[in-house]
Amino acid sequence: MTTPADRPYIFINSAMSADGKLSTFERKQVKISGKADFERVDELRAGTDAIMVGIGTVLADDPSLTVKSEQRRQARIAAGKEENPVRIIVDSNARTPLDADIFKKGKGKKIIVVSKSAPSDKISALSEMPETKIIVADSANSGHVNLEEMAVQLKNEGISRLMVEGGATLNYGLISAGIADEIRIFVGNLIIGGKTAPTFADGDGFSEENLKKLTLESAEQIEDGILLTWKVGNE
Ligand SMILES: NC(=O)C1=CN([C@@H]2O[C@H](COP(=O)(O)OP(=O)(O)OC[C@H]3O[C@@H](n4cnc5c(N)ncnc54)[C@H](O)[C@@H]3O)[C@@H](O)[C@H]2O)C=CC1
Ligand SMILES: Nc1nc(O)c(N)c(N[C@@H]2O[C@H](COP(=O)(O)O)[C@@H](O)[C@H]2O)n1
Repeated sequence: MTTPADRPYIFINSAMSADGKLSTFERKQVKISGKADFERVDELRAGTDAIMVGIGTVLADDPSLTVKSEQRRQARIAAGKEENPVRIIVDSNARTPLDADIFKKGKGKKIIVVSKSAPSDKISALSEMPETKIIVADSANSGHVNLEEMAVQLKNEGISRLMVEGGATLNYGLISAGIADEIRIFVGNLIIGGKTAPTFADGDGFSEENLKKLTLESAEQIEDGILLTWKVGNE
């Protein structure tokens, strides 16, 4: 297993409903956070080297993943950094649309992480997008990105602190690979419901003997929700 010395420190930040859902059964983006929580997220983004999402989130939400506050962008520039952290998509089959907002909004480097099975025409089109690098992380030729291999390669790209903003499948993948160090969940004051709606961690799920244990670091009320910060036990 890798340690934070071989890979970036990885923390997941998500917003979920009181019943644990990230969005609706239609997989449409829901505003769970209020103004104060979105400010907190922007501050977190500004303080990281990179922000990552899965391709499911790109196809559902088309996020830009930029730092929204001009003041925070200027502070990054003053510190000798790009105005936005590196924006990363985990995209085994190179399905990222060429007109995605990540390419249209905000300056800075983008990384698309693909598997060896990704179609070469899609890879070459993506690699021609401005400030965009393709990383292949699939030495076993499994057809899926190997998240541990990816993390080591990202460290070699100079990324030491990585913020993950979902979605449900990627969250589970990182936790089950033992490479999520910290989880921050804003629990908002709404119920979404729906047995097919994405939850904080989907994937295959853990069996009872393999349940992932967390250590609570803090619980803080923000407006009508609560922010829970947990360390993940990866031993
Ligand atoms: N409320 C919140 O904070 C957030 C909500 N969302 C919601 O979550 C939903 C999207 O979640 P998902 O569909 O689960 O997509 P996802 O964003 O988790 O992406 C899943 C994809 O990641 C790729 N991937 C490649 N290798 C992987 C690996 N080894 N392990 C895991 N994933 C790997 C696969 O192509 C997989 O299909 C949307 O409805 C979106 O609105 C997304 C982000 C944050
Ligand atoms: N923190 C948080 N609260 C919510 O209520 C949300 N719906 C999300 N979603 C995440 O934010 C991304 C959008 O980013 P941009 O505004 O386009 O920069 C979205 O894709 C989710 O990852 N997050």
